[in-house]
Amino acid sequence: MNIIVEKTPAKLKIENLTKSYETVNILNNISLNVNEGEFVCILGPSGCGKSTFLRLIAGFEKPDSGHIYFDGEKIRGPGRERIMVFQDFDQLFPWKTVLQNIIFPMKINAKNKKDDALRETAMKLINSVNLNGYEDYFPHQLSGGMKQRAALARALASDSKMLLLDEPFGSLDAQTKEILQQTIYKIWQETKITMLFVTHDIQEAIILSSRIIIMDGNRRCIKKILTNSLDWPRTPSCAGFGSLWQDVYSLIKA
Ligand SMILES: Nc1ncnc2c1ncn2[C@@H]1O[C@H](COP(=O)(O)OP(=O)(O)OP(=O)(O)O)[C@@H](O)[C@H]1O
Repeated sequence: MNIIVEKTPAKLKIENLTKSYETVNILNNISLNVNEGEFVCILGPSGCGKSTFLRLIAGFEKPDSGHIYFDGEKIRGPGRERIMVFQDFDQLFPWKTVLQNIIFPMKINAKNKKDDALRETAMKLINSVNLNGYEDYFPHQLSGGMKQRAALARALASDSKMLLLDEPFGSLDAQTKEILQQTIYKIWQETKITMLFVTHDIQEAIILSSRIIIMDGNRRCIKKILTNSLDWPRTPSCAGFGSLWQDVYSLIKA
């Protein structure tokens, strides 16, 4: 059993979480606390259950046993305080422009707000993901990186308290990925929103995270949690980067 005890009340509290599909055990007795404002990256071999873990926290699926609490409340289904962002470039509404995609969740959340106020907030979000000038474009007119920027802005428009990011930059080329990493880092710095970020990329995890969770593909549980206290902003040439990379790599491969 993996129990991580934190000193402050946890934003997200996971107790003895177990999940199987039919007879196959996917996640086994996982316990974890995530504090408000943390940037937690999850790494592990393919098929070890990282996406399943996020889907359970998002409330898209139910655990077989164990509990998940968010702000002290038991998670019983999806909620706007926990929004998921996917790798898939086609997560935006194709019939809506960037601006309309971003305003959509805001309209659901703030029914009484005037259109001008919604537009102003949406334009600020568009600015924060560097999509200025593309607000009237439809998703098919955007590059993959731009679509992911719009998806991030839409997630933030939901007024979410935690973003659940499932390899959001996994399909991007190296250069675009680096720019998007800077964007999400900036967003995190400005909003201090709690981030749970699944990735296969050790470098990405080290650049972004305050903690790194390594999943165990055989035992289906958390193998190790590493605190990442490298100075910000991080680049691969930073002091300590190489040795942390090696630690993470060895844990994934072991
Ligand atoms: N709806 C489902 N029904 C049955 N099995 C499923 C379902 N969803 C996932 N699985 C299985 O659960 C296991 C874990 O899948 P999951 O997508 O959570 O892993 P992952 O660590 O995110 O993988 P990857 O890194 O390749 O994206 C896999 O063996 C997968 O086949």
